[in-house]
Amino acid sequence: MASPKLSVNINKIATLRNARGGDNPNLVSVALNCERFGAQGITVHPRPDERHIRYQDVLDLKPLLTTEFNIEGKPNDRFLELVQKVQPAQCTLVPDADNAITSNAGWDTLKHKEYLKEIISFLQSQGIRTSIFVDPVPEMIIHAAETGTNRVELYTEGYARAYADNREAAVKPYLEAARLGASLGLEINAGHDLDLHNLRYLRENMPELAEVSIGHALICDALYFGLENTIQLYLRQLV
Ligand SMILES: CC(=O)[C@@H](O)[C@H](O)COP(=O)(O)O
Ligand SMILES: NCC(=O)COP(=O)(O)O
Repeated sequence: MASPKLSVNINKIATLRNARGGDNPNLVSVALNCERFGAQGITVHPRPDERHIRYQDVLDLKPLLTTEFNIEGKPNDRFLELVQKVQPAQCTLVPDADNAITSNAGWDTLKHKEYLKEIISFLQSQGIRTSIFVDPVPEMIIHAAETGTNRVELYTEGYARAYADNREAAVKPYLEAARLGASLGLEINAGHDLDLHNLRYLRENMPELAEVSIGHALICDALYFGLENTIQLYLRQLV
């Protein structure tokens, strides 16, 4: 069984850069170093207000990355134009609420099924693999499969939050969702608040897991361990 891939989300590097309005740290250099240190993908989540990743960053990164580029975001017209131009390996559709501090829910794949179907078919016609961000709820997985998406990304904040109290109970709905998704032909990604404490248990119990995207905790850990060591530490959780 192949190990799940690690896609490093570099939003927080852009947040740090933007804090001073200059170019330190340089986002492209950090992304290339993440690849050099073993990351198998780079994730960015340009938000409409460009508070961290800017649209120009996405354009700058594309010709230089050698691993899988994953662009996440709310599929408004501007976002879809960018994705079409950049042609990433994967586009993850996220139902970002306005003014939310970060992504805080998966799609209602029943309510938005026709909308998602249309976008997914457009992206796939461009040769872009699609993933949609979902809560680990069986009904949402079933309707996600009906959109024609290649993958779902399980929104793992709930798992991460409940892990310390009772990890078996915390992971259960995610394992059921992954099993159900795989039985319906979906590939399974996971992300949000994954870290060095909770990642290995998820990986060990979810054989369907194809990829994790990790940003916030990984960049925080890099302050203490350095970026290269940190990426190696995360990769070791995924073996
Ligand atoms: C889609 C998702 O899970 C998010 O975790 C995300 O990409 C992080 O976004 P921020 O860095 O803006 O919090
Ligand atoms: N898709 C999740 C992601 O890219 C990173 O989430 P987080 O690790 O920053 O919570």
